[in-house]
Amino acid sequence: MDAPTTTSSDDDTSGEGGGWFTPRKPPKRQEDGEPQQSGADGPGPAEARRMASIRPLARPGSATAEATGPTPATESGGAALATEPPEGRIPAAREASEPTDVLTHARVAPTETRPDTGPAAQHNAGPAAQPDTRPESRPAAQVETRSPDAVLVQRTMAEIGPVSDKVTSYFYALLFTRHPDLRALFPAAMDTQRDRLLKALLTAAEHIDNTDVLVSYLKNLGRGHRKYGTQPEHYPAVGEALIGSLSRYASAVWDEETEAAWVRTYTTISQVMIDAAAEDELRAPAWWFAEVVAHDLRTPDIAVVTVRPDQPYPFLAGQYTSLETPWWPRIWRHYSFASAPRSDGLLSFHVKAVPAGWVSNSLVHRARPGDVLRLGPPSGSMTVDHTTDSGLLCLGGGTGIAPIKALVEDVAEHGRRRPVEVFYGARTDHDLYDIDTMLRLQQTHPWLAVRPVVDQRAQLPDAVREYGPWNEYDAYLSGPPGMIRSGVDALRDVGIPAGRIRHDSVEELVAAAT
Ligand SMILES: NC(=O)C1=CN([C@@H]2O[C@H](COP(=O)(O)OP(=O)(O)OC[C@H]3O[C@@H](n4cnc5c(N)ncnc54)[C@H](O)[C@@H]3O)[C@@H](O)[C@H]2O)C=CC1
Repeated sequence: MDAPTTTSSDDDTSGEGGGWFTPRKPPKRQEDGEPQQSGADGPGPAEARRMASIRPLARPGSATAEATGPTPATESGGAALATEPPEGRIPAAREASEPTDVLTHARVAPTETRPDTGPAAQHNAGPAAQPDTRPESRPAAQVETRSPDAVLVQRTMAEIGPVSDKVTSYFYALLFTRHPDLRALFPAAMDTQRDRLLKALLTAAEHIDNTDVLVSYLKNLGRGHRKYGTQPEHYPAVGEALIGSLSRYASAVWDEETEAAWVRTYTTISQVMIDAAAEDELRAPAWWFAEVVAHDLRTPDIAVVTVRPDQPYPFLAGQYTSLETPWWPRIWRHYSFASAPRSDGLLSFHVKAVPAGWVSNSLVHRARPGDVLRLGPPSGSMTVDHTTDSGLLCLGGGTGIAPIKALVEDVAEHGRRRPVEVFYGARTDHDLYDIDTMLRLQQTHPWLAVRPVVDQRAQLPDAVREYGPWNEYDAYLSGPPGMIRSGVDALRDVGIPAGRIRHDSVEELVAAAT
């Protein structure tokens, strides 16, 4: 999720100057369709009420928190994100029920980006999200389990689904006309990633009841937004634009109750993000500078880029980072670490230049030793569980082999002789740009088997079916979104339970592809 997000404030000053929360009615529009800026007199009484509602809560344990009591969400019977999720592993139900692809990150820069399936608004629950007002007529298994706020939020999402592009445009128009200072936090060209912020927020709102996955997602989002310069006082401005845009385009279902549900939901979301960012500030920089120390062009469009961070960069094998080049300020893309943590502190990435991929093209064709990049914090849960002896079944497609190589090195460093089977897929022999490294690793480690799979001969998922059995293995997939999807299907077919299949978010991968 790459886009500066929101803001909110701990004091009473941030509402001054007007325009904080969205007016109940859509703002008057100018002839060009852009919303007008709010007047200099500040918000009216209705806005003031909402501003109070959306202000983030004090941190747990603070005097203010004790004085104010439970969160608005809790008070209202809405969702409360109090549950701490297990750290470090993808939730077991991931493939089956999680808010999913969107919530599980991906490079996958297509996590970092996604030609994807459209704004999060399109992930809505559809007709199923409609509340059933006749519970007595339904079988017990179908009794509504969603919170009242979730029902209202999902109803809004269903309404805006068909006009999600307009919602997005209006959201950013409201945000930037009312808060021009926030424009500088976003890339100059908003076309490729303008909907990331809104998409992330809508996705989170839609899954407000799924606390286990959502808290982890939002904390990550909050930490990740530090590199954009996001401050707590920005959150109310975003919330205002969010409500303004939703109320305009979901007008058929929008009422006071719906608005209150969104305010509570957004308040909860922003609070988790703000707290996570504040916690992170105590122990990590918002970003790292990293100097390119080696640039190895492996094919005409694939480079292995090695960098030296300006200060220690802790991460786990299998994770990824966000990366900004000096040539495209504020455009961040995700790349997996291509090695386990090294004693010399260097990091390497495998980058493929793709059409219209501004960042990837710069990294492949322009970057040279001495150039300085910026890195965001590490992210991702496609990491090895060292508490078990299960084998690792790894599918790496194209440059998706990068984190797989890191996982192999990680297993080697932990000295456990657990079987690791790597299927390395590529379009042609020539595209197996890292096969020499993988075969060298195989020679060194008797527990490792590397099997190149070239398209003319077989597809990666089919090749996996020919081997096995895989019931004692945890599976790791990394590569293009289509490969992830068909790979997951194949793995489920051969009996690997969803909870033992790990991969980065397909959506992020799509995004990362640019
Ligand atoms: N650079 C990095 O650090 C990482 C990159 N990725 C992602 O990996 C992808 C790599 O792209 P390329 O190297 O161009 O890969 P590619 O398009 O050349 O494909 C690599 C392999 O995946 C297979 N594949 C592709 N689509 C498939 C489908 N629908 N079903 C079954 N198999 C399929 C291909 O047959 C080939 O064997 C990108 O999407 C990138 O975002 C993923 C993780 C890390």
